Parts: sequence; structure tokens; C-alpha cells
Amino acid sequence: MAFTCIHTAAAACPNIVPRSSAARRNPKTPQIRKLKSQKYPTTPQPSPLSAGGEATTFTRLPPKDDFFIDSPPQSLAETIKLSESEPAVTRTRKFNKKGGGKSGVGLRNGEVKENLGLGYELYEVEDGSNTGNGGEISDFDYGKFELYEVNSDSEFENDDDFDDVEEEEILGFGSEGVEEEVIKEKEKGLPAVMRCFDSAKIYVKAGDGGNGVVAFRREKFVPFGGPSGGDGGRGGNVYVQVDGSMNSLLPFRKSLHFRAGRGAHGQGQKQSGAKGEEVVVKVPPGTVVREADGDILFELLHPGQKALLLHGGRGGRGNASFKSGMNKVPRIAENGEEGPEMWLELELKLVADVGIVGAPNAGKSTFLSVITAAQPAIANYPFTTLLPNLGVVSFDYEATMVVADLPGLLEGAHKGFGLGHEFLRHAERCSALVHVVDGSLEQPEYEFDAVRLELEMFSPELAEKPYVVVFNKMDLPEAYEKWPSFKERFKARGIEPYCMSAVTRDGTQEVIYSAYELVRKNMEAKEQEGTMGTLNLNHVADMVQKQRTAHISEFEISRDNATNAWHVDGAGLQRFVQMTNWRYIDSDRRFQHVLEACGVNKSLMKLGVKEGDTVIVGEMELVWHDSPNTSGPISKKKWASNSIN
Ligand SMILES: Nc1nc2c(ncn2[C@@H]2O[C@H](COP(=O)(O)OP(=O)(O)OP(=O)(O)O)[C@@H](O)[C@H]2O)c(=O)[nH]1
Ligand SMILES: [Mg+2]
Repeated sequence: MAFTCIHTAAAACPNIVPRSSAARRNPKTPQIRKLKSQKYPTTPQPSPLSAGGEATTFTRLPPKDDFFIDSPPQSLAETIKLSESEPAVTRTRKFNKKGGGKSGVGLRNGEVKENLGLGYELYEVEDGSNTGNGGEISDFDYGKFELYEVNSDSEFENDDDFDDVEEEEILGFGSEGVEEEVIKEKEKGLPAVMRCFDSAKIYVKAGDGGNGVVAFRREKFVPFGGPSGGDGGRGGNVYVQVDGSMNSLLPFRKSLHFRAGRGAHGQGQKQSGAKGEEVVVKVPPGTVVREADGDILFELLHPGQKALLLHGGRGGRGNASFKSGMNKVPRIAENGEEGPEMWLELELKLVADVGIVGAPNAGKSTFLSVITAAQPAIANYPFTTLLPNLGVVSFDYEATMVVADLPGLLEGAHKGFGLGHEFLRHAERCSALVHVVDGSLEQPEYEFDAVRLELEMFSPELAEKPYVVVFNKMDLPEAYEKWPSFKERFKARGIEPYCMSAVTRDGTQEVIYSAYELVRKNMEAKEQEGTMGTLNLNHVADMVQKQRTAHISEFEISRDNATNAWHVDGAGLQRFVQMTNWRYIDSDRRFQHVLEACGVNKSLMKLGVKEGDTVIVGEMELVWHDSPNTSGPISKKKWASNSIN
């Protein structure tokens, strides 16, 4: 039995792994109305907390106009939430990426009070009476204003951050029929800078091995020098390494293909080729790496951690390696093995000890700014914070604590309102949460419950994390008055709330010490459990390598009834075919022999293969012949079946 090679099929990559899937408002300094100083009881304060020496603001935020609102300002949303009656905000909007209409806002019944960003501005509806504070933003009452927008042609021109979207949506809080549609539209409309901040999809490929060569030693006084073709070099490996200086996945927005170098080809005089260049993909601490549309491969938490992801392809052997007692003049050399490739999904979950959560405008960023050196944008409108901010609280040289200020949560976030649950995953790694409640609201307790519910909807584990509740804005009379009843109600629920004024810093230290206490307890518990051990981060490379080096005798044969062709599938055989260099005379004979030795011929005959049938092995298409003479004489017994390993 023998095969005649017809042609190589279209180049296919022998992947082990699937390759299927392939202004913002100007930051304003807090403008706080001057109030008569209010005295309220505070617990005696521990030694002064030194502000943290480090801070990270995640990314330069894009200009305000890059964002279009997907939820109304807080007070509007609140009105809607609390009344739960008619839809409070209705808007219809159309825009195109290029030259389309923009979501702008026109003047209506009064002067522009404030540009909300996200494509909206606020206008006074009635008589502009809310100017009692000399235009100070802190007293701004959204309830007296209406949101509306006009079309213009320029805003989205040349803006690559937006997908081509033609959108017509109605924000009907309370009208269930349109909710799902709204959520879908929202996902599409998320500006790229926000999409890419904590998630990315990248392609990695290990280097191909270099080819082996056929060469013979020709030297004076060395008769019959013998084969001297060197082996190809191994392809470069792909690593993933944590870079402590990175804090987002935004760099992957520009570069998403990472290919290691191929090994150099072998040379005469038994010279092996050089190894291919390695590629190291740098990721921020807290990155979860998963196979595209697949399982989690590993999580990289600490700076310096390095995982071997893909081994480079093996270099092909030169003819010096094929010399044997039976064949002293081998005219055969292998191709280098192709390096494996893979699409990866990266997801960033911040590694912070404490997460500050709460409704929009509660004072979370203000709190972060007073306990650490971070300088997040602070302003009196909802969704000032669009991306998380990190800051480090330093107690002394030894004790530090990383605190993350997360974007505000609206009721209905699980349905996509506000920024939705977009950034909540960053709280998953925190040991404790600080719930900041805006004490100046009508029903601060209600706000707290809504945020808790959203946390539970996002992840029950997150909701189970220990937390501190802090009642903010105690310097405002309306908050100060509500504090006693708030405290009582929480005590009745078994929660000991704290109060503070983030702007005056009163009470902030108690909050931070109590959060630190929770973090410390969590650390102790972890140490006792022994869950802080080191992990083997090279298991992915090992797994891929194991699949690729499957033995050639592991194969399956199937018959395609439409074409009457026999398919012989097996990772080992596929690799063998790919590494066979058909330019050399002995390759064909070796190929025939391996098919015989690993049992392919026998299995085909058992299944009833007939003269002239097509047999496809890896990339090769062959024709079955009942007599062996088409490939020259083969002495079956004398060829080793494992010669490709
Ligand atoms: N009077 C008073 N105002 C405060 C206090 N804390 C925060 N504010 C004000 O409340 C407004 C909102 O503060 P931010 O810190 O931006 O609120 P936030 O929770 O980060 O809001 P988002 O980022 O939109 O979720 C700002 O105008 C702050 O100056 C406080 O203790 N007292
Ligand atoms: Mg904020």
C-alpha cells in the first residue's frame, strides 16, 4: 500500500487552541457653599492620618463631549426612582459616526446652567430663579431644569471612539417594554476609552521553529565527511508579565497583535539556528487572562509575576540528526514546527484593598481625595467619576492600604442605567467596602438600600464583603438634622454607621481606620487559610504543548460521504505533516513508513479503502494505491515509527 501525494491543501495553522473568534466636564475644584459652621458629635480622633503618598487616576479622561448621557442626572433619576410613576425623561436621538447629527443641547427658556457632558446640558425651565448662590454649583437643583438636546453636525466627526451606530432610543424608566432595547443601545454606545480601560482582546503567536538543512561535510583530508546539516532554532516563547507601572488595558487599544520571532534556520557544519526572539506582553496588576470565549487561564496579581503562555515551535532537524546505521547519507531535513497561536481576552480587576461605593454625587471622590494624595475630578453633578480612581493611604512605613473610588451606582444599574455594573468588577478583589451615603438627600437610607441591592444583583459574593456605612455631608444642615434618625435606624438593623464631612475632613479618619481594621482581619484570615501560596503560572504553556505533542498513533478516521474522501485527524500526525519538508527525497519514504508504522494504513484497509480513494492527512491530500510501487521500495520493518518525535 502506498499513497501518492497530489498537492498540499491550503495552508492551515495547526492550532491547538481555538482560533474561532477570531470633557467630559472640566474638572472643577469642589465649590462648596460657605455654611455656618455646624458642630456635630465626632468620636475622639486617633493620631493624624498622613495622606497617602501615591495616587493613580486611571486615565486621562476624554473630553466631555465624547460621552453621551445614558441616564439622567441624579436628581432626575431620583425623581423617577422614587415616584415610580410616569417615565420622567424621554429623549429621541439620532447620530452617525461621520458627519451625523450630534447630541447637543439648545437654549430653552433660560440660560444654560451647566453642561452635563455626555451630550447634554441643563437649562432652566421656568424663570432662572435658582441663582441665589451666585451661580455656585453646589446648590444646583436639577428638579427645576429640563434636559433637552438639539442636532448639529460636528460633534462626532472624525471620532473613532464611536461605532457606527444609528440609534433611536427612549429612556423610559418604569416603562419596561423599551428597557432591553435601551440596554443594548447603551452597550454599543459606550465610548471606546471606557470599553478599553478594563478589557481587551489580543492575539498572541509563538515563533515558528527554524528549518533544518541538508548539508555534507566537504573538507580536505576528511574523506566521507558525512551529513552536517544543522537543526533550526526554536521559535520565541510568549510570556505575560505584570508591569506595576501600568494601571489600565488602554495600551492594547493600539497594539493587539503580539508575535514572537521565528528561529533561524540551521546551517552546514552542524550549526544550529539561533532561537527566535521572545515576546513579553505587559499587563497591569489584577489582570485576568482568559481564552477568547473560553475559560480563565490565569490571574496575574502582583508586579513581576511572569507566566509562560506559549512555547515557541521546535526547530526542524537537519540531516546530521537523521544519520543512522541504516542510512549514513540521509537526504532529509524537517521544517520548523509552527508556533501555536491564540486569541486572548484580558480583563482588569483592580487590586485595591477597599472599594468606595455609593450613589452618584454622594462624595466618594471627595472622600478619596482627602484620605490619599489622589486628585480625582469632583463636582456637583452625577457621574463625575467615569473611570475608577486609585489612591494609597499610608498609616506608617509598614501599613498602607489601596483605596478605589468607583463610579456611582444608580438604582437599575443591573439593567444598564447609569454606568451600569460596568466597573463593579473592580470591587471584587477588595477586602472591604465603604458605602458613602449622601446625607443631604430626602431619604438617605433608601439610597443605601438601592446601592446594596445593585451590589447583590451584580454578585452575591461582593455583597457579602464586610463594609462600613458612612453618612456624608454632615456640614450641611439638612444632613446634620437627619443623622440621629439615620443612625437609629441603622443601629436597629445591626449596622454601626459613621458620619463625616468629606469636605471638612471631620470624621474621615474613623472611617478609614475602621475600613483598615476590616482589611487587616481579612488578611489574617487569608494567611490562616494559607490561600496566599504561589501558583504555577506555566500550566497553559504546558497544556498547549501537551496537546501539540500528542503521539502520532492517536488519530481518528472519518469518511466524508459527499466527496468520498477519508480524513485522518490527529494532532501528532498533523504536526508531522507540517514538519515534513517535501523538497528532500527521503521525506516521502519516511512519510509512507510512518503512516504504516502508526497504523493508519491498517485502519484504512479495515474500514474498506479502495484503489484511487482520496485520503487527507493534515494538510496533505493523497491517493490510495493497493500496490506499494508508487513511492519506491520501502522496507517497512526497518523504519522506526517514532522517528518524528
Ligand atoms: N457640603 C458638602 N459637600 C460635599 C461633601 N462631600 C462631597 N461634597 C460635594 O458633593 C459633590 C459631589 O462630590 P463627589 O466627590 O464628586 O461625588 P461622587 O460620589 O464622587 O460622585 P460621582 O463621581 O458622580 O459618583 C461635590 O460638589 C462635592 O464638593 C461634604 O462632606 N459636604
Ligand atoms: Mg466621583
